[in-house]
Amino acid sequence: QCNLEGKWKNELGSIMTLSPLDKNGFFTGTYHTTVTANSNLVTKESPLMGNLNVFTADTQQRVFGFLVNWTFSNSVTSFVGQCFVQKDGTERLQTTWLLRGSAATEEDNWSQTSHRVGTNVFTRL
Ligand SMILES: CN1C(=O)N(C)[C@H]2CS[C@@H](CCCCC(=O)O)[C@H]21
Repeated sequence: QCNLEGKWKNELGSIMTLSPLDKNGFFTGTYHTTVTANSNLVTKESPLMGNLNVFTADTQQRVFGFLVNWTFSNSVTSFVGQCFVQKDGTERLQTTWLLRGSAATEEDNWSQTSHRVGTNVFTRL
């Protein structure tokens, strides 16, 4: 259980498709969203790459991280999280994310208003 490979959805309607993981826990994938912080037309999928920490043999105690490189805006979002198996066998990815937009100048960097942070749960599609 909690093999990350496959299709996941979140409450915002985003669809995430993750590749098989290699022996080091590396994976790639795509992220499709209909929700965006800017008005750009959102029709393309965005690539992601990430790692599952394989330190522990207990697959339900493993943590992961991945980065989505948005194809329709000048921004990236990093996610960190852990997979949990419910009593009924369904899996949930509890994540925290950080969205980074671009600052015009270094002076603006500290005030970059499009830093957004949040939490988000994914379930299998
Ligand atoms: C759709 N989303 C989603 O499924 N989230 C968990 C949050 C964190 S990434 C953000 C979308 C950012 C799109 C790129 C941009 O607006 O700059 C939002």
